[in-house]
Amino acid sequence: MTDFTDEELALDPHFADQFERGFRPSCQLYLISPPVIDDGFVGQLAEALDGGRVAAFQLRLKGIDDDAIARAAEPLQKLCAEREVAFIINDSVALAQRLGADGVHLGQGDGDPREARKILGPKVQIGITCHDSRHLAMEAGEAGADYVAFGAFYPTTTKETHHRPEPSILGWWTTLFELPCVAVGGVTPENAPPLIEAGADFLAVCGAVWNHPDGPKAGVAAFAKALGAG
Ligand SMILES: Cc1ncc(COP(=O)(O)OP(=O)(O)O)c(N)n1
Ligand SMILES: Cc1ncsc1CCOP(=O)(O)O
Ligand SMILES: [Mg+2]
Repeated sequence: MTDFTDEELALDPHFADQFERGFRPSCQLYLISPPVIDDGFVGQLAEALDGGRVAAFQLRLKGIDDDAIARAAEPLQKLCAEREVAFIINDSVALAQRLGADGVHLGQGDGDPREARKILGPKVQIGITCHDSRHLAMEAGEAGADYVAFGAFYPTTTKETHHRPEPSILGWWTTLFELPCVAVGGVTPENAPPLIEAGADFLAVCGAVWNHPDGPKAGVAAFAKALGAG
């Protein structure tokens, strides 16, 4: 038995900590920023968060340096803190440390998760890209990751991708390991059911929310419905 109610667990900003308490919540939304944003983006993020529960927000900006990302991050991190959304920095352990982010997402070329843990300490969530590889996922788990990310499950224009796992990798992972798994890549409310049914703990989504024809609030609301919370 856990000492926490489902509601308390859903509001935990250290979103993957929920699993260490022996409780596997139902699949949740993990929002990824567009690769380029402008000053108005904080308003769009606020709108998106009004659409339904978002467990985590990853700031994934490409083509600008850490100082520029840090400037962009300030209002976004504040908003995430106010709305109990875990704030994750992509790519850079140094930037995650500098900002006091809740987590960092590292690709296979973004640094050693063991080094990241030494620098960031036990409370910061470390997520690792594992493409379509069971081997990489087990390595990430052994290295102390807080979640593993598989993808791209579907075609995407957000990022050039070279791996296309089957949803069954999610079922394999969740059957064997408590560590949460994230499904990423071209995920939409329409194509999400096989990922949810296979056992994804989080759906990481960019384009389907930010490019939703009725705006990001409608995008998040559509995922809330697909996740059974709408
Ligand atoms: C949740 C999540 N999964 C995968 C990625 C991809 O990370 P990476 O392979 O380092 O590629 P870039 O995102 O840095 O282009 C991610 N960012 N988030
Ligand atoms: C960051 C990332 N990693 C693998 S695919 C991908 C892109 C996710 O964005 P979208 O949801 O628009 O496909
Ligand atoms: Mg990366």
